[in-house]
Amino acid sequence: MMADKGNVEIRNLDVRFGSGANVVDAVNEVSIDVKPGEFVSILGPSGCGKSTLLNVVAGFVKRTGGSVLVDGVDVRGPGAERGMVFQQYSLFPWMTVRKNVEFGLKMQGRQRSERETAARTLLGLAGLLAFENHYPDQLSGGMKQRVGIVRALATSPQVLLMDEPFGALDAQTRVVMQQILTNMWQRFRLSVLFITHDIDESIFLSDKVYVMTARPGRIKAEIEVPLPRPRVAEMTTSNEFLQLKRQLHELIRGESFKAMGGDLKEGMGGFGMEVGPQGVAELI
Ligand SMILES: Nc1ncnc2c1ncn2[C@@H]1O[C@H](COP(=O)(O)OP(=O)(O)OP(=O)(O)O)[C@@H](O)[C@H]1O
Repeated sequence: MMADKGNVEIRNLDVRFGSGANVVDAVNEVSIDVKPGEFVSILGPSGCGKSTLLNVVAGFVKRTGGSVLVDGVDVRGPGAERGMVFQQYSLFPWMTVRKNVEFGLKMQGRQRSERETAARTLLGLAGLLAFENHYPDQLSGGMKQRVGIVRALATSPQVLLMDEPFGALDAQTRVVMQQILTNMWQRFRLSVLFITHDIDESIFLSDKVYVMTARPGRIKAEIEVPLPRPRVAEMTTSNEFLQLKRQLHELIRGESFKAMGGDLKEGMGGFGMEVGPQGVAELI
């Protein structure tokens, strides 16, 4: 079943903070498309404006120029058709797991029994039903973020906005979370706009990856990921995957240097010098 809602059109987006000598151009002339049911990642070096961009789509930050349309409607503030998952889990510590998931539904005025059923169904899908009466600080990071995703899905948004949701997790948990997310996305078929600085993660999850430059963030490239669905871990060692990885490394390498305050010197990015998304930090 293909989704017919959740179309995101970002056109010539500019975001500028401050004024006079303190002006910061965070996002510059960015155009991005997320088609209904598509999984799209934005990959970019630290500080390039990824979070700012997502926050504009969420309606938390005002744009300076350009337009953001969700299903043809101009974004002017937050809305129920856009769910957000943050890097910091941002669960209410005084509420149980189930109450956290039910929160958005309660705000929408849904009946208790309806809320409970919806929350329990989603928690079941995420393998968390046994923890419905636990409090967030009794959970691991990966479990907390699963609750964060379930909570965002509970109100049936058309678009899920995810800001480096696995950034705070260890490498193994991260891989498991990517698998859970891709499985859940396959089931719900909603549009996702996903921010990351992890190349493997962007390939594994996405239909399309936009690569951003160092600040001010512009779109440097748009790469389709033609890997079949469902995505499984074995694909990460396929030739197709490794080729995409090489291509994205090439694109992001120079930008990571710039983001660290320097430029890529002649020869430094040449053969034998692998600089990943962490940029020069990996060389020190
Ligand atoms: N409210 C604000 N006022 C002034 N400057 C801001 C504000 N928010 C962000 N910036 C600046 O805009 C630029 C982009 O920040 P942003 O957080 O969007 O980058 P990012 O790519 O998400 O970075 P990271 O991956 O490190 O989180 C940075 O230089 C940041 O300092």
